[in-house]
Amino acid sequence: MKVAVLGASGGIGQPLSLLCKASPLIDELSLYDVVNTPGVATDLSHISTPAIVKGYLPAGDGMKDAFTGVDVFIIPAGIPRKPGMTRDDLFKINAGIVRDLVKGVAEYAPKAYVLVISNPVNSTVPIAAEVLKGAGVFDPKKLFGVTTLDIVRAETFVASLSGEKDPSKATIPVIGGHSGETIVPLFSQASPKVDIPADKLDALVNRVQFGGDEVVKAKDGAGSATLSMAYAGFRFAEKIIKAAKGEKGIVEPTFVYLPGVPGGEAIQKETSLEFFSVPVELGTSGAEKAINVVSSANEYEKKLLQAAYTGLKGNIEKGIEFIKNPPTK
Ligand SMILES: NC(=O)C1=CN([C@@H]2O[C@H](COP(=O)(O)OP(=O)(O)OC[C@H]3O[C@@H](n4cnc5c(N)ncnc54)[C@H](O)[C@@H]3O)[C@@H](O)[C@H]2O)C=CC1
Ligand SMILES: O=C([O-])CC(=O)C(=O)O
Repeated sequence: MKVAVLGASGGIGQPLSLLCKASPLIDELSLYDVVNTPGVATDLSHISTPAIVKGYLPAGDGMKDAFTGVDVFIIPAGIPRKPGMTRDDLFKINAGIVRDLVKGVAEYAPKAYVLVISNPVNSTVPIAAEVLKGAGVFDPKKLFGVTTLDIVRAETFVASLSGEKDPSKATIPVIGGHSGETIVPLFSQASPKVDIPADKLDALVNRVQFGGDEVVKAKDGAGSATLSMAYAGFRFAEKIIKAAKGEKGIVEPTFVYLPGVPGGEAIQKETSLEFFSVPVELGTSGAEKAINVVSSANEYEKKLLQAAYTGLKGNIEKGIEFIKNPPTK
């Protein structure tokens, strides 16, 4: 199992690479960034775990060497927010970064899984899909927008209300997209059941939807969530890898191309969206089944979903348009 982290020298990239290096599921780790990967790779390579670590920069055949033979790409490359910015404000720079990296994936490792962390996820995943389609190598079962941090936050914030000592015991579907109102936690479908007092529900939903802002504000100009994101990104990648190796029964919400995932068409009909995050059953070929939790949302959640659909529609179109009608300069 060869994993590549693209943007490996960054705030997310470094701790994510550390978690990958510590994982017994990974044999080789390829670290790619425009800066500092020789140092990060050398540092990690001294850790006494089996994974072999190599660092690459773009110069010469850097991308080719870094990408060839990779099974799973995890992509946190791109700029993070500063206070006052929305995730959509990152589009101008990150859209081109993701496009160019995924072009490399299409050329050097077209059968690999692609896990997109770079924001705005609602647009960068459609960008990745269009690039892969254009290259004739798009497998929708292998392209994922990583929304795991929203789930991790929901687990944590619910536990702080319920008093549960181990937040990760809860399974809470968080669906839709990955920014503000497009993030929709379905607390009515939590397992085990959670009882949220009516007067606390709005604030809880808002905290999950805007948890990213909480970190951006606290970091005060020094970036956005990195450590919790590295945890979440690794947790998702680990599930993809375990499923690829044959483990059964793994289900995790993730942002996928609905028409290309079994079960996705019914959700597309209901949401009128091509891309959406829903719980997905993972298997040896990737996303094997999209689970329709939309139709069983309660009235309160249905209202949240309507707002999410509106926001997502524009974000998705913007991403697709960026590849179909590229900006002239
Ligand atoms: N999906 C999610 O839930 C979350 C997504 N993010 C997003 O992740 C991205 C990265 O965040 P941070 O690690 O905090 O940023 P950072 O600035 O610390 O790191 C980004 C890294 O990407 C590298 N990079 C830039 N262009 C590149 C290219 N063309 N090829 C390879 N590497 C390149 C930079 O050199 C840098 O090392 C941001 O867009 C951020 O908004 C952050 C938190 C959560
Ligand atoms: O808020 C941000 O910009 C980073 C992010 O996506 C998150 O923390 O959920």
